[in-house]
Parts: sequence; structure tokens; C-alpha cells
Amino acid sequence: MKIDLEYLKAELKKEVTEHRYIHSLGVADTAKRLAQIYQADSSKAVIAGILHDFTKFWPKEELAKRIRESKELAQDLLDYNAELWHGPVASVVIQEWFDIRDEEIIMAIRYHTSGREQMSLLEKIVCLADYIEPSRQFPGVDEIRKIAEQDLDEALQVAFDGTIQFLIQKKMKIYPLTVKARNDLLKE
Ligand SMILES: Nc1ncnc2c1ncn2[C@@H]1O[C@H](COP(=O)(O)OP(=O)(O)O)[C@@H](O)[C@H]1O
Repeated sequence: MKIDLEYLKAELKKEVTEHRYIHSLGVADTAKRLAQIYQADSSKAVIAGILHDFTKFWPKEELAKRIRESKELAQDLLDYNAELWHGPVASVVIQEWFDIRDEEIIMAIRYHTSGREQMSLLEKIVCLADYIEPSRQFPGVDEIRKIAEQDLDEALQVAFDGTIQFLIQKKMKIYPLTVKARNDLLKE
């Protein structure tokens, strides 16, 4: 794929904080390494990693508007945590801004926070990379990093368990796709 990564990074830098920029490059790096281990397309993994949080700092009203105006995005997102909105919106925005038309990249960005049932290999890789990239620090992250080297599905399931536990602890609504994603990984 002929996409100028330096251009994507420069555009990302204009949209996000320094911390988020470093996180995004960490996700790109980790996704690349996971793609090498699990034989996915590493150039797609890098592009999705760089761009997954592209709209993270857009105002909530703008994100909600983009979801309402989109025929591609699930409208029920609007009934849940606004933290879930930036991935789906970024997956639409990158099509317009960068003419990225690759469905695998688009879906990996769209579902990087929630996951979903029947995730593709690239979706799993980007979602897990977001959880374990080097600047992430939370209890248990090293254990997930270890599992990630051996078993992609198990590592992602443990990551979703952590997210679900976090939401329960905070008494927050759980967007059901994450539960579905987690159950699906247990079945596989
Ligand atoms: N199923 C879900 N339902 C509701 N909120 C969720 C769900 N999954 C993740 N979140 C929220 O999204 C946040 C993580 O977003 P994420 O995109 O992974 O982080 P980042 O944007 O920092 O890479 C969690 O802290 C949680 O608040």
C-alpha cells in the first residue's frame, strides 16, 4: 500500500496531545510486531496503529454528530460511554482525509476500543496493541504482554476481562459488543 507514513504521523500530531502521539506510535510498533508473530499484514497494522486515535480529542458533540450522520456506524453507540465514539468516527474520517479505502484497516480502527464478534486478525492485533503498547502501565499489563507472544486470542480475552471489570467497578454501562467479543474468544 502506498501511503506516506511520515505524512500520517505529521497529521496525527496536529490532532492529539504529545502523550497520545507517543501512545499511537507505540501502538503502531506493537501492532507491527504482533503482525509479524501472527502473520498478518504489518504495513496495514502500522497504518491502523498510527491512526486509531485520530479523533480522540474531537469535541463530543462533533463525534456524536458524525455518528448520527453516518450510514456506516451503529447508532446505538450514542447510548453508551462517549469514550467509545472516537474509533468509529476515526474509521470514517480517515476514508475522507487520507483516501484510505482498505476495509481491514477501516474495521481495525472502528473496533479498536469495543471489539466485536468474529474479529479479523488485524482487528485483534490493533485492539491488543492498544492495550499493551510500551507506555501503558496498569497492574497485570506485563502478564498480558507475555500471553500476547504466545496466544493472541487469550491475551485479548484477558484484556477484555480487564475492561469489563473496570466498567463494573465504576458502575458504568457496558457496550455489549465487548461482552460478545469476549465470549467469542472463549469459544474459539
Ligand atoms: N464495552 C464498553 N462499554 C463502555 N465503555 C467502554 C467499553 N470498552 C471500553 N470502554 C471505555 O473506553 C475506554 C478505553 O478506550 P480505548 O480506545 O481503549 O483507549 P484509548 O483511546 O486510550 O486507546 C475505557 O476506559 C472505557 O471507559
